Amino acid sequence: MTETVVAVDGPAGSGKSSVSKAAAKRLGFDYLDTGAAYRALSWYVLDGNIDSTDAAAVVASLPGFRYTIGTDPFGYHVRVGETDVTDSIREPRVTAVVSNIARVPEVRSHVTGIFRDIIRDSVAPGIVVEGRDITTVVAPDATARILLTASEEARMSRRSAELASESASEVASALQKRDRADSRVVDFMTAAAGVTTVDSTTLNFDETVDAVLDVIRTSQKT
Ligand SMILES: Nc1ncnc2c1ncn2[C@@H]1O[C@H](COP(=O)(O)OP(=O)(O)OP(=O)(O)O)[C@@H](O)[C@H]1O
Ligand SMILES: Nc1ccn([C@@H]2O[C@H](COP(=O)(O)O)[C@@H](O)[C@H]2O)c(=O)n1
Repeated sequence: MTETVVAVDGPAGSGKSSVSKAAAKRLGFDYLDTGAAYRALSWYVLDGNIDSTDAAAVVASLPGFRYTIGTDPFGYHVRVGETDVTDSIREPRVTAVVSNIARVPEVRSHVTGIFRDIIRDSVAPGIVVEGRDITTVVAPDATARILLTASEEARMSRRSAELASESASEVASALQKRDRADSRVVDFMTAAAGVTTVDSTTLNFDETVDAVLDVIRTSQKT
């Protein structure tokens, strides 16, 4: 069992994955992207021509879902069975249905079990785990618990800089729609008791990583 668990939650585009991965690299920790599991299951459901809004059909697909993810922040990869889905799970067609998958309670408890196994089996000195319900459900006893936020405007403009092929308005509306749907299931907009908020609206990327590292180091001392 790893010594230090760092839990990071936040809305879409707040920088959870990029900042958590950078922090893990700086600390020599593992890194676990939990959204990748919901995305990989979405990819699997689409691949099997299953209706993502049919919760019973999605639950019935779970036994065949063979999921693996790399936790080395320098060697990130995601697989379903033998298929490498690292890039395909980021496609807009997957992003468009992932909230349908994530709202199914049986799906959430299935993937939460996978996340807890990965955290337990990590042999690195620590692991940074990011998602929407890490501070509250997956690892509420984590050493450091962080809510990473940024204004909606900042998140939209960062995401749209990333997705140059899509229009800014398409990016903005997809992000808002996903946050609205996801926040009906989990509250990742307000910090739970004991969770430290890092607001990156006016911070650049390196300053945000430093702010997260400060919270981790302070938590390790207490
Ligand atoms: N403080 C910052 N300043 C500028 N850009 C940033 C900052 N933090 C993150 N970014 C950039 O914002 C974009 C979105 O970040 P990232 O993909 O890590 O967000 P996320 O919270 O994981 O999103 P999602 O939940 O949608 O996967 C990336 O291009 C990242 O490099
Ligand atoms: N702990 C989590 C993590 C993710 N989700 C759902 O997965 C979607 C994709 O997450 P990304 O971080 O990769 O964007 C997200 O929109 C949620 O629907 C979740 O429910 N809980």
